[in-house]
Amino acid sequence: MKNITLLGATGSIGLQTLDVIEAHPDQFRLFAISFGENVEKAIPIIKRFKPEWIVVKNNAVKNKLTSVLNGNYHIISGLEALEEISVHPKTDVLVNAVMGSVGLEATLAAIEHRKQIAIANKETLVTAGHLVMEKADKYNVNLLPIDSEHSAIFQALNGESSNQIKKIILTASGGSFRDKSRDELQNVTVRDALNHPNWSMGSKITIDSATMMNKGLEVIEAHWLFQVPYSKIEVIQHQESIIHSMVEYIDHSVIAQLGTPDMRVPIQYALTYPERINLPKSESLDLVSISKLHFKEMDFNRFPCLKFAFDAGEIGGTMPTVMNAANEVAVDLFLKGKIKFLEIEQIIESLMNNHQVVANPDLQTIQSVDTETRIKAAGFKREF
Ligand SMILES: NC(=O)C1=CN([C@@H]2O[C@H](COP(=O)(O)OP(=O)(O)OC[C@H]3O[C@@H](n4cnc5c(N)ncnc54)[C@H](OP(=O)(O)O)[C@@H]3O)[C@@H](O)[C@H]2O)C=CC1
Ligand SMILES: CC(=O)[C@@H](O)[C@H](O)COP(=O)(O)O
Ligand SMILES: [Mn+2]
Repeated sequence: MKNITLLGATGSIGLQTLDVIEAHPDQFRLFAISFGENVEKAIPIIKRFKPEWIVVKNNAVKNKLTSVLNGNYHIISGLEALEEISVHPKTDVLVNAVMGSVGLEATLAAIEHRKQIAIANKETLVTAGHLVMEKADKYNVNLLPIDSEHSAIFQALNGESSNQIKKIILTASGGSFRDKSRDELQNVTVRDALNHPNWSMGSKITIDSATMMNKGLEVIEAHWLFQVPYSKIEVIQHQESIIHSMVEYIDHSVIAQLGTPDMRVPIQYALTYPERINLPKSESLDLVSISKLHFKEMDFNRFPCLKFAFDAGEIGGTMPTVMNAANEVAVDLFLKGKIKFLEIEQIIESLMNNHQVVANPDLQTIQSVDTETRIKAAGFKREF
């Protein structure tokens, strides 16, 4: 029986992780959860799974939760509390499914405590991939990817050494606006942007898919997880999201992982690896009824955020931190209706262009660059 600590339980990955846990009561027990502010969504989860520990974003949420919850729960709040449950002696597996780089410190702490880590939270690897991987190496911890593309690559690699890889091929659906020209993007709405063609996900990642920043973040995530140079990472558009990604080897053999777009598959694999077990209520892939799969070259002029990410990754140092923090704030401003869709990329580009890179930054430098960038991005209207 594995005790699971689930960060981001009220989110899209969080809820699907709970489905997997519930499907296998003989294998998994929910030991602890965290969530941000959504008490209404958290209550039924807590009543159903009865986790011993609950971490929330701040004291106000803690007070609200305590006032409506009966039972013997440890309720704590804040970033340090996230670390506390992540390294708790009873935590066997940490599932990091929070949104944003807020997951970084908890991940680092869990690595130091040699926890098994299933990671969905790509922003952590983008903002400080070198620190996470250095620590994972030092403590001999395997980070098991949940992100569908990275789970696909992980499966396609099957332990092969990186000098046999010719390239990693990440597939991109194209997001909600894949058939629109840049001109047609001028006045798109939040509602339209949130309408992803293939996946039902949290709002931040859905906007990232529409700007193609999601694929940019995934390029950096792949670089760190699989220790592959950016020159060996390619992105192609594949509108059906059936091939989740591929690896081409030096002998030109290409190994791909396919399946219906269902995140419970990579979530469960990260929890049961190296075993595979039955996944109730998921569907077999029916290639005959799909009949055709489509592929297209990516266009950096149409999707500049993808280019920003390759540039940020190659430049390294604090540049990916700036790109990620600027993006997190810009997407939030867009979701709140304060900026237009195309202003997301303007904010990111402007902050990257004006950043003085610090090479090989330590955690403190990353945290201060992250904070400064967020402040600048939030003042977009005034500053630019
Ligand atoms: N959704 C998907 O299919 C996929 C997601 N991912 C990645 O997984 C991560 C989670 O994505 P997704 O589940 O879609 O996101 P959601 O927005 O659906 O959920 C995010 C979760 O994080 C919590 N949270 C947000 N901000 C904070 C904070 N400041 N402090 C503590 N908790 C916080 C939320 O709590 P609350 O809402 O209660 O405030 C919620 O539980 C992201 O990094 C995403 O890129 C990767 C592949 C696929
Ligand atoms: C499910 C998942 O892993 C998402 O990251 C998904 O890949 C988003 O799709 P696109 O970014 O390709 O639109
Ligand atoms: Mn993905």
